[in-house]
Amino acid sequence: MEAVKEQKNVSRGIDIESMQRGPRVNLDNETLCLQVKDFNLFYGDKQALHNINMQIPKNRVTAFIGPSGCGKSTLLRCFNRMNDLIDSVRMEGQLLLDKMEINSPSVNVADLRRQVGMVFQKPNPFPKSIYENVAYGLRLQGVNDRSTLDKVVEKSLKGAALWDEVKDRLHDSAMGMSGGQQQRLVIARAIAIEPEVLLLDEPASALDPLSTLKIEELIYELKEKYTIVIVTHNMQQAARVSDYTAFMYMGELIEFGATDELFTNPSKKQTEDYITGRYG
Ligand SMILES: Nc1ncnc2c1ncn2[C@@H]1O[C@H](COP(=O)(O)OP(=O)(O)OP(=O)(O)O)[C@@H](O)[C@H]1O
Repeated sequence: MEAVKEQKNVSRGIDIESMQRGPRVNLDNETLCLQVKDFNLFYGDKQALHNINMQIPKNRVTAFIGPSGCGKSTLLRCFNRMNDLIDSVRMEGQLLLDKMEINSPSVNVADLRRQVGMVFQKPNPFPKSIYENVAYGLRLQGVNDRSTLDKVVEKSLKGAALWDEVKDRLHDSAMGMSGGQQQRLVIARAIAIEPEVLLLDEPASALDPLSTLKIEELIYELKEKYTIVIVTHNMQQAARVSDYTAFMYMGELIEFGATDELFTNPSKKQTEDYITGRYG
């Protein structure tokens, strides 16, 4: 019976051999942070994510890659409910942060966003001083004690590899910083409130190569403390910074694997075509 099925698949052009070789992701030694189960997302009548199943390990960097419009940012935004801001959005399935159901009505969205911070493509510092940008989240939580704020500001700027460049001008406007410095400032602002997860949506795509390198080095260091999910168009960047990579295509998760394996020995032809530049 199995042999007959297999023959039918071969005759329909499905390359069983190629499906069987290549990376098999093994997360047995990882602690899971985010889980996506049978997940669908619709913008009005249009389905943007199709039956996604994915597990994202803690204290690792996971990259989402795939051609424009494949749903990378849509999926990323689900993890801190940024899509709640869009009226037409409807979701099915389950998203978990540790054991918490992210879309449960009982979840306080402000609390969720404290646990799951987000950094966007374009740096978005507030028109305030460097110091106040980093202190912002703590002040929102009612922390105004100067010595506490001083400590957190210093620690966060060090954590974002920015302290040495700005320690003598903490009270200058953040708007006078370079784009690369602004992006590291935004990361410092995000880590000041000690989130569990950092979502990075093409964080370096608006930056010059040197600033990009600094952000990549920073991502590598930050994973000691945070679970990082990064959307990137840049495959070299995904290969350099991530431990795991998810390749998406037309709203589907085509392949999820350890980054070095996925890039050297993809199990799906679509992944291979994409990473070798045949489309996208
Ligand atoms: N607010 C929205 N309303 C309606 N459709 C949307 C909305 N945002 C995204 N989409 C659609 O959902 C699909 C996935 O978009 P998404 O931005 O998630 O893709 P992406 O892979 O991140 O693309 P890119 O790499 O270009 O940023 C696309 O077809 C897009 O047009």
